Amino acid sequence: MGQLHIAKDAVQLSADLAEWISNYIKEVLTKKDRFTFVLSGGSTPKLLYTLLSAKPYSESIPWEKIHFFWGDERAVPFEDSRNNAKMAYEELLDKVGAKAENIHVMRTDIGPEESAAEYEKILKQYFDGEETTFDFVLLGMGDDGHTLSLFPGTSVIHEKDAWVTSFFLAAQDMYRITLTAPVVNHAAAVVFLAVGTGKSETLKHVLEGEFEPDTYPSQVIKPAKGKLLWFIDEAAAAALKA
Ligand SMILES: O=C1O[C@H](COP(=O)(O)O)[C@@H](O)[C@H](O)[C@H]1O
Repeated sequence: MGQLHIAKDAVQLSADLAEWISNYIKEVLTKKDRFTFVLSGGSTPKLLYTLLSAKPYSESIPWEKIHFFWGDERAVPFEDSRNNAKMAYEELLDKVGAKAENIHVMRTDIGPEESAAEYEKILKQYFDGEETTFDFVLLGMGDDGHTLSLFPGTSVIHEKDAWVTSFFLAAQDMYRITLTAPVVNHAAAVVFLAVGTGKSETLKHVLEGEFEPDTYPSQVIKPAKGKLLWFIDEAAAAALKA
């Protein structure tokens, strides 16, 4: 289930996570020269990105050593407001002057299958046989229990080999490109950030219910050796056992 961190609201929670990330980056960078950070999309992380891009973190985090990746992407043009990378550029990357060569977007200017294959190749070269993949993966959880682009009822939930894949999400009439459980579950740290009453019942099932990944895909995220933390606000935590 992982470790729970509950804050009174989204503002306090985002502040707590920004501080946690800052400390964690510093700790990891005492042992190596680069830090790999997987960004999530959706609406929830915007405030976190805004906080990280402002003082004190804009100055205290060594942004030139951070290498950015994405957990998933909506296969729409970069200029489209639904594009996950666009949001991260606007809220974080442009503001902290992240180095272009350290930013690895899931491309949407080519076909989704080609993009997924290209991303997998980049990751395999990047981690070159290392047992641990990313230093840090930030995940969201949709009200329906999806994480990354692992949506309820989709076969990608059960992917065992590919690190990155694409598929057509009929419910949203769009292709998705997504990391899969095999690569995320080899990260050193995975943090879910979830807020709001809309997620409370789903969160209860994900954390306290039976293992039903087809209904609650977030349950397949179980780091083999890394840490798993859930940063949630009181509204999202409302249905959990006391
Ligand atoms: O579609 C997506 O949704 C999830 C959850 O988003 P939120 O708006 O409920 O925070 C997000 O984690 C994912 O990256 C995104 O593609």
